[in-house]
Amino acid sequence: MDKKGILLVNLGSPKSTAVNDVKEYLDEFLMDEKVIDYRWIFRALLVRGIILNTRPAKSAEAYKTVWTDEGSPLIVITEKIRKKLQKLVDVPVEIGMRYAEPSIETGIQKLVDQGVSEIVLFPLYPQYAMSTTETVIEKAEEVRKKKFPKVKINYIQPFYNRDIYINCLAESIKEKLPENFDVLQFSYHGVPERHIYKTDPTKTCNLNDCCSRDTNPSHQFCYRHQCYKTTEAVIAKIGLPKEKTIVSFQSRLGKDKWIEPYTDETLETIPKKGIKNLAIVCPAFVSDCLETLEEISVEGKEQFQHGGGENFHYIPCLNDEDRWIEVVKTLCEEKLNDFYLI
Ligand SMILES: C=CC1=C(C)c2cc3[nH]c(cc4nc(cc5[nH]c(cc1n2)c(C)c5CCC(=O)O)C(CCC(=O)O)=C4C)c(C)c3C=C
Ligand SMILES: [Fe+2]
Ligand SMILES: [Fe+2]
Repeated sequence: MDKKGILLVNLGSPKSTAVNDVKEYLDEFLMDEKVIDYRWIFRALLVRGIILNTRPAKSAEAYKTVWTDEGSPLIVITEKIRKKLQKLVDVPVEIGMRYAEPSIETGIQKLVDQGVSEIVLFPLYPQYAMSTTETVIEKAEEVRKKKFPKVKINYIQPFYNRDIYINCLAESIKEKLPENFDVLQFSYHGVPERHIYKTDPTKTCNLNDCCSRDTNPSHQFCYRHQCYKTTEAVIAKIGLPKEKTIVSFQSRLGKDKWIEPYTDETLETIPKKGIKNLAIVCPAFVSDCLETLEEISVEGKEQFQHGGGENFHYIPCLNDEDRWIEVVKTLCEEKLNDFYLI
Protein backbone atom coordinates (compact mmCIF):
# COMPACT_ATOMS: atom_id res chain seq x y z
CA MET A 1 0.00 0.00 0.00
CA ASP A 2 1.19 3.52 -0.78
CA LYS A 3 2.21 5.52 2.27
CA LYS A 4 0.42 8.85 2.74
CA GLY A 5 1.60 12.13 4.25
CA ILE A 6 0.46 15.73 4.76
CA LEU A 7 2.17 18.93 3.61
CA LEU A 8 0.93 22.19 5.16
CA VAL A 9 1.80 25.10 2.88
CA ASN A 10 1.94 28.75 3.85
CA LEU A 11 3.34 31.85 2.18
CA GLY A 12 6.81 32.03 3.75
CA SER A 13 9.02 34.73 5.22
CA PRO A 14 12.58 35.99 4.77
CA LYS A 15 15.20 33.87 6.54
CA SER A 16 16.18 36.81 8.75
CA THR A 17 15.45 40.51 9.11
CA ALA A 18 18.71 41.45 7.34
CA VAL A 19 17.95 43.74 4.41
CA ASN A 20 19.64 41.36 1.93
CA ASP A 21 17.56 38.39 3.11
CA VAL A 22 14.38 40.46 2.85
CA LYS A 23 15.45 41.53 -0.64
CA GLU A 24 16.04 37.91 -1.72
CA TYR A 25 12.62 36.90 -0.37
CA LEU A 26 10.81 39.82 -2.01
CA ASP A 27 12.56 39.08 -5.29
CA GLU A 28 11.29 35.48 -5.33
CA PHE A 29 7.81 36.55 -4.15
CA LEU A 30 7.24 39.52 -6.45
CA MET A 31 8.88 37.95 -9.51
CA ASP A 32 6.21 35.23 -9.33
CA GLU A 33 3.98 35.89 -12.35
CA LYS A 34 0.92 34.86 -10.34
CA VAL A 35 1.65 37.75 -7.96
CA ILE A 36 2.80 40.51 -10.32
CA ASP A 37 1.19 39.34 -13.51
CA TYR A 38 3.04 41.48 -16.05
CA ARG A 39 5.16 40.16 -18.90
CA TRP A 40 8.59 39.16 -17.55
CA ILE A 41 10.39 42.27 -18.83
CA PHE A 42 7.86 44.68 -17.31
CA ARG A 43 7.72 42.70 -14.08
CA ALA A 44 11.53 42.74 -13.82
CA LEU A 45 11.62 46.49 -14.55
CA LEU A 46 9.06 47.16 -11.82
CA VAL A 47 10.37 44.70 -9.21
CA ARG A 48 14.13 44.81 -9.76
CA GLY A 49 14.28 48.34 -11.17
CA ILE A 50 11.99 50.07 -8.65
CA ILE A 51 10.50 48.07 -5.74
CA LEU A 52 13.65 46.26 -4.64
CA ASN A 53 15.58 49.55 -4.38
CA THR A 54 13.58 50.84 -1.46
CA ARG A 55 11.13 48.25 -0.09
CA PRO A 56 13.57 45.71 1.43
CA ALA A 57 14.94 48.23 3.95
CA LYS A 58 11.45 49.37 4.90
CA SER A 59 10.10 45.83 5.14
CA ALA A 60 13.15 44.68 7.15
CA GLU A 61 12.36 47.36 9.76
CA ALA A 62 8.77 46.16 9.89
CA TYR A 63 9.83 42.51 10.21
CA LYS A 64 12.12 43.46 13.13
CA THR A 65 9.11 44.64 15.11
CA VAL A 66 7.36 41.24 14.90
CA TRP A 67 10.30 38.80 14.74
CA THR A 68 10.57 36.33 17.64
CA ASP A 69 13.51 34.46 19.16
CA GLU A 70 12.43 31.41 17.13
CA GLY A 71 12.05 33.40 13.89
CA SER A 72 9.22 34.76 11.75
CA PRO A 73 5.78 34.47 13.42
CA LEU A 74 4.29 32.99 10.23
CA ILE A 75 6.75 30.10 10.17
CA VAL A 76 6.82 29.61 13.94
CA ILE A 77 3.02 29.36 14.04
CA THR A 78 2.82 27.08 10.99
CA GLU A 79 5.33 24.79 12.73
CA LYS A 80 3.17 24.82 15.88
CA ILE A 81 0.16 23.81 13.78
CA ARG A 82 2.23 20.98 12.29
CA LYS A 83 3.31 19.68 15.69
CA LYS A 84 -0.23 19.68 17.08
CA LEU A 85 -1.64 18.04 13.94
CA GLN A 86 1.09 15.41 14.03
CA LYS A 87 -0.19 14.33 17.45
CA LEU A 88 -3.67 13.76 16.01
CA VAL A 89 -2.90 11.85 12.80
CA ASP A 90 -0.93 8.69 12.08
CA VAL A 91 0.75 9.89 8.86
CA PRO A 92 3.83 12.15 8.66
CA VAL A 93 3.13 15.91 8.58
CA GLU A 94 5.61 18.45 7.18
CA ILE A 95 5.49 22.15 6.29
CA GLY A 96 6.52 23.91 3.10
CA MET A 97 6.55 27.59 2.15
CA ARG A 98 5.73 28.99 -1.28
CA TYR A 99 8.66 31.41 -0.98
CA ALA A 100 12.02 30.94 0.78
CA GLU A 101 12.72 28.10 3.22
CA PRO A 102 11.54 25.56 4.21
CA SER A 103 10.38 25.36 0.60
CA ILE A 104 7.66 23.16 -0.88
CA GLU A 105 10.46 21.03 -2.34
CA THR A 106 12.09 20.64 1.10
CA GLY A 107 8.73 19.62 2.57
CA ILE A 108 8.03 17.04 -0.15
CA GLN A 109 11.58 15.69 0.17
CA LYS A 110 11.12 15.20 3.93
CA LEU A 111 7.91 13.27 3.29
CA VAL A 112 9.51 11.17 0.54
CA ASP A 113 12.43 10.40 2.88
CA GLN A 114 9.85 8.90 5.25
CA GLY A 115 8.56 6.64 2.49
CA VAL A 116 5.55 8.78 1.49
CA SER A 117 4.29 8.55 -2.11
CA GLU A 118 0.80 10.10 -1.73
CA ILE A 119 0.67 13.62 -0.35
CA VAL A 120 -2.29 15.66 0.83
CA LEU A 121 -1.20 19.24 0.26
CA PHE A 122 -3.03 21.88 2.26
CA PRO A 123 -2.62 25.50 1.05
CA LEU A 124 -3.38 27.35 4.28
CA TYR A 125 -5.57 30.01 2.65
CA PRO A 126 -9.32 29.96 3.32
CA GLN A 127 -10.14 31.96 0.16
CA TYR A 128 -8.89 31.15 -3.35
CA ALA A 129 -6.55 33.64 -5.04
CA MET A 130 -4.27 33.42 -8.05
CA SER A 131 -1.49 34.87 -5.87
CA THR A 132 -1.92 32.24 -3.13
CA THR A 133 -3.77 28.95 -3.77
CA GLU A 134 -3.06 28.90 -7.50
CA THR A 135 0.64 29.64 -7.28
CA VAL A 136 1.06 27.02 -4.53
CA ILE A 137 -0.53 24.34 -6.71
CA GLU A 138 1.46 25.40 -9.76
CA LYS A 139 4.74 25.33 -7.81
CA ALA A 140 4.01 21.97 -6.19
CA GLU A 141 3.16 20.46 -9.59
CA GLU A 142 6.36 21.87 -11.09
CA VAL A 143 8.44 20.36 -8.27
CA ARG A 144 6.55 17.06 -8.42
CA LYS A 145 6.99 16.63 -12.18
CA LYS A 146 10.67 17.58 -12.08
CA LYS A 147 11.85 15.83 -8.91
CA PHE A 148 9.20 13.42 -7.67
CA PRO A 149 7.33 12.11 -10.75
CA LYS A 150 6.10 9.02 -8.90
CA VAL A 151 4.52 11.02 -6.07
CA LYS A 152 0.78 11.78 -6.17
CA ILE A 153 -0.52 15.03 -4.69
CA ASN A 154 -4.12 15.63 -3.66
CA TYR A 155 -4.91 19.31 -3.01
CA ILE A 156 -7.28 20.62 -0.35
CA GLN A 157 -9.68 23.15 -1.86
CA PRO A 158 -10.36 26.64 -0.42
CA PHE A 159 -12.56 26.24 2.65
CA TYR A 160 -13.96 29.79 2.95
CA ASN A 161 -17.53 28.54 3.27
CA ARG A 162 -17.11 25.16 4.96
CA ASP A 163 -19.29 24.84 8.06
CA ILE A 164 -16.53 23.37 10.20
CA TYR A 165 -14.26 26.33 9.43
CA ILE A 166 -17.00 28.94 9.82
CA ASN A 167 -18.06 27.51 13.19
CA CYS A 168 -14.46 27.46 14.37
CA LEU A 169 -13.76 31.04 13.23
CA ALA A 170 -17.04 32.35 14.63
CA GLU A 171 -16.42 30.76 18.03
CA SER A 172 -12.87 32.04 18.13
CA ILE A 173 -13.95 35.62 17.25
CA LYS A 174 -16.89 35.56 19.67
CA GLU A 175 -14.61 34.61 22.55
CA LYS A 176 -12.20 37.43 21.78
CA LEU A 177 -14.68 40.22 21.06
CA PRO A 178 -14.47 43.05 23.59
CA GLU A 179 -17.59 43.85 25.63
CA ASN A 180 -18.17 47.16 23.88
CA PHE A 181 -17.52 47.72 20.23
CA ASP A 182 -19.33 49.78 17.63
CA VAL A 183 -18.20 47.75 14.63
CA LEU A 184 -16.40 44.48 13.84
CA GLN A 185 -14.18 45.06 10.80
CA PHE A 186 -13.13 42.13 8.59
CA SER A 187 -9.86 43.11 6.91
CA TYR A 188 -8.78 40.69 4.17
CA HIS A 189 -5.51 40.84 2.23
CA GLY A 190 -6.22 42.71 -1.02
CA VAL A 191 -5.42 41.72 -4.60
CA PRO A 192 -5.30 43.83 -7.77
CA GLU A 193 -8.81 44.12 -9.20
CA ARG A 194 -7.46 42.69 -12.46
CA HIS A 195 -6.71 39.36 -10.73
CA ILE A 196 -10.39 38.87 -10.00
CA TYR A 197 -11.31 39.06 -13.68
CA LYS A 198 -8.31 37.05 -14.77
CA THR A 199 -9.12 34.03 -12.64
CA ASP A 200 -12.84 34.07 -13.34
CA PRO A 201 -13.30 32.04 -16.54
CA THR A 202 -16.83 33.32 -17.10
CA LYS A 203 -15.82 36.97 -16.48
CA THR A 204 -19.10 37.54 -14.72
CA CYS A 205 -17.98 38.46 -11.24
CA ASN A 206 -18.59 42.15 -11.72
CA LEU A 207 -17.56 43.26 -8.22
CA ASN A 208 -20.95 44.88 -7.68
CA ASP A 209 -24.07 42.87 -7.11
CA CYS A 210 -22.92 39.40 -8.17
CA CYS A 211 -21.15 38.75 -4.89
CA SER A 212 -24.43 38.82 -3.04
CA ARG A 213 -25.42 35.65 -4.88
CA ASP A 214 -23.69 32.29 -4.56
CA THR A 215 -24.99 30.56 -7.67
CA ASN A 216 -22.46 31.88 -10.16
CA PRO A 217 -19.88 29.17 -11.05
CA SER A 218 -17.21 31.86 -11.47
CA HIS A 219 -17.18 32.29 -7.70
CA GLN A 220 -15.06 29.18 -7.43
CA PHE A 221 -12.27 31.53 -8.49
CA CYS A 222 -13.48 34.86 -7.12
CA TYR A 223 -11.40 35.94 -4.14
CA ARG A 224 -13.55 38.94 -3.34
CA HIS A 225 -16.73 36.91 -3.42
CA GLN A 226 -15.22 34.31 -1.10
CA CYS A 227 -14.16 37.00 1.39
CA TYR A 228 -17.72 38.34 1.51
CA LYS A 229 -19.10 34.82 1.91
CA THR A 230 -16.79 34.05 4.85
CA THR A 231 -17.88 37.30 6.49
CA GLU A 232 -21.58 36.69 5.87
CA ALA A 233 -21.44 33.17 7.31
CA VAL A 234 -19.39 34.19 10.36
CA ILE A 235 -21.62 37.11 11.32
CA ALA A 236 -24.72 34.97 10.90
CA LYS A 237 -23.17 32.42 13.25
CA ILE A 238 -22.14 35.06 15.83
CA GLY A 239 -25.50 36.78 15.49
CA LEU A 240 -24.14 40.18 14.53
CA PRO A 241 -26.24 42.47 12.32
CA LYS A 242 -24.61 43.42 9.00
CA GLU A 243 -24.74 47.10 10.00
CA LYS A 244 -22.30 46.36 12.82
CA THR A 245 -19.67 45.02 10.40
CA ILE A 246 -17.33 46.34 7.69
CA VAL A 247 -15.38 44.43 5.04
CA SER A 248 -12.15 45.94 3.73
CA PHE A 249 -8.95 44.93 1.93
CA GLN A 250 -5.42 45.65 3.15
CA SER A 251 -1.77 45.57 2.02
CA ARG A 252 -2.15 47.31 -1.34
CA LEU A 253 1.11 47.45 -3.33
CA GLY A 254 1.92 49.60 -6.36
CA LYS A 255 -0.17 51.91 -8.49
CA ASP A 256 -2.75 49.46 -9.89
CA LYS A 257 -6.33 49.53 -8.66
CA TRP A 258 -6.82 46.91 -5.96
CA ILE A 259 -10.15 45.66 -4.67
CA GLU A 260 -11.91 48.17 -2.46
CA PRO A 261 -12.60 49.47 0.13
CA TYR A 262 -9.04 49.83 1.35
CA THR A 263 -8.47 49.04 5.03
CA ASP A 264 -6.15 52.00 5.71
CA GLU A 265 -8.59 54.54 4.25
CA THR A 266 -11.50 52.94 6.09
CA LEU A 267 -9.66 53.10 9.42
CA GLU A 268 -8.98 56.82 8.97
CA THR A 269 -12.52 57.73 7.97
CA ILE A 270 -14.85 55.63 10.15
CA PRO A 271 -14.18 57.52 13.40
CA LYS A 272 -15.66 60.60 11.72
CA LYS A 273 -18.86 58.61 11.21
CA GLY A 274 -19.08 57.98 14.95
CA ILE A 275 -17.29 54.63 15.09
CA LYS A 276 -14.94 55.12 18.02
CA ASN A 277 -14.66 51.56 19.36
CA LEU A 278 -13.44 49.05 16.83
CA ALA A 279 -12.80 45.31 16.83
CA ILE A 280 -10.88 44.05 13.80
CA VAL A 281 -10.12 40.56 12.50
CA CYS A 282 -8.13 39.32 9.47
CA PRO A 283 -9.65 36.04 8.19
CA ALA A 284 -7.55 35.74 5.02
CA PHE A 285 -4.72 34.67 7.31
CA VAL A 286 -4.90 31.53 9.41
CA SER A 287 -1.72 32.49 11.26
CA ASP A 288 -0.57 35.85 12.50
CA CYS A 289 2.21 37.38 10.42
CA LEU A 290 3.71 40.69 9.40
CA GLU A 291 0.46 41.78 7.76
CA THR A 292 -1.60 41.35 10.94
CA LEU A 293 0.91 42.00 13.74
CA GLU A 294 2.47 45.10 12.20
CA GLU A 295 0.22 46.43 9.43
CA ILE A 296 -3.04 46.04 11.36
CA SER A 297 -2.17 45.87 15.08
CA VAL A 298 0.35 48.72 14.96
CA GLU A 299 -0.11 50.80 11.80
CA GLY A 300 -3.85 50.19 11.60
CA LYS A 301 -4.32 51.26 15.21
CA GLU A 302 -2.38 54.47 14.52
CA GLN A 303 -4.52 55.19 11.44
CA PHE A 304 -7.72 54.64 13.41
CA GLN A 305 -6.59 56.83 16.30
CA HIS A 306 -5.32 59.48 13.90
CA GLY A 307 -8.80 59.61 12.41
CA GLY A 308 -10.29 60.16 15.88
CA GLY A 309 -10.92 56.55 16.96
CA GLU A 310 -10.58 55.61 20.63
CA ASN A 311 -10.49 51.86 21.29
CA PHE A 312 -8.89 49.53 18.75
CA HIS A 313 -9.10 45.81 19.50
CA TYR A 314 -7.20 43.40 17.24
CA ILE A 315 -8.54 39.83 17.23
CA PRO A 316 -5.72 37.32 16.57
CA CYS A 317 -5.85 34.68 13.83
CA LEU A 318 -6.73 31.04 14.55
CA ASN A 319 -3.01 30.21 14.90
CA ASP A 320 -2.62 26.93 16.82
CA GLU A 321 -5.96 26.98 18.67
CA ASP A 322 -7.08 23.40 19.31
CA ARG A 323 -10.45 23.84 17.59
CA TRP A 324 -8.65 25.01 14.43
CA ILE A 325 -6.27 22.05 14.54
CA GLU A 326 -9.36 19.83 14.62
CA VAL A 327 -10.60 21.54 11.45
CA VAL A 328 -7.21 21.07 9.77
CA LYS A 329 -7.33 17.41 10.75
CA THR A 330 -10.84 16.91 9.32
CA LEU A 331 -10.00 18.65 6.03
CA CYS A 332 -6.82 16.57 5.68
CA GLU A 333 -8.59 13.33 6.49
CA GLU A 334 -11.22 13.96 3.82
CA LYS A 335 -8.45 14.13 1.22
CA LEU A 336 -6.43 11.26 2.69
CA ASN A 337 -9.52 9.14 2.15
CA ASP A 338 -10.26 10.11 -1.44
CA PHE A 339 -6.95 9.32 -3.12
CA TYR A 340 -8.68 6.82 -5.38
CA LEU A 341 -10.42 9.80 -7.04
CA ILE A 342 -7.20 11.20 -8.53
C1 LIG B 1 -3.67 35.84 2.65
C2 LIG B 1 -3.57 35.95 1.37
C3 LIG B 1 -2.62 36.77 0.63
C4 LIG B 1 -2.86 37.32 -0.60
C5 LIG B 1 -4.11 37.20 -1.45
C6 LIG B 1 -1.68 38.05 -0.97
C7 LIG B 1 -1.52 38.77 -2.14
C8 LIG B 1 -0.47 39.63 -2.42
N1 LIG B 1 0.57 40.02 -1.58
C9 LIG B 1 1.40 40.90 -2.21
C10 LIG B 1 2.56 41.51 -1.67
C11 LIG B 1 3.12 41.26 -0.41
N2 LIG B 1 2.55 40.51 0.59
C12 LIG B 1 3.44 40.42 1.64
C13 LIG B 1 3.27 39.71 2.81
C14 LIG B 1 2.29 38.75 3.04
N3 LIG B 1 1.23 38.44 2.21
C15 LIG B 1 0.49 37.42 2.76
C16 LIG B 1 -0.65 36.82 2.25
C17 LIG B 1 -1.28 37.16 1.04
N4 LIG B 1 -0.76 37.92 0.03
C18 LIG B 1 1.14 37.07 4.00
C19 LIG B 1 0.71 35.96 4.91
C20 LIG B 1 2.24 37.89 4.17
C21 LIG B 1 3.17 37.94 5.38
C22 LIG B 1 4.46 37.22 5.23
C23 LIG B 1 5.24 37.18 6.51
O1 LIG B 1 6.45 36.87 6.43
O2 LIG B 1 4.74 37.44 7.61
C24 LIG B 1 4.62 41.18 1.31
C25 LIG B 1 5.91 41.22 2.12
C26 LIG B 1 5.98 42.19 3.18
C27 LIG B 1 6.08 43.59 2.68
O3 LIG B 1 7.09 43.97 2.11
O4 LIG B 1 5.07 44.30 2.80
C28 LIG B 1 4.42 41.72 0.05
C29 LIG B 1 5.38 42.58 -0.74
C30 LIG B 1 0.88 41.07 -3.52
C31 LIG B 1 1.53 41.97 -4.59
C32 LIG B 1 -0.27 40.30 -3.64
C33 LIG B 1 -1.21 40.11 -4.78
C34 LIG B 1 -0.97 40.33 -6.02
FE1 LIG C 1 0.70 39.55 0.48
FE1 LIG D 1 -18.71 37.90 -7.41
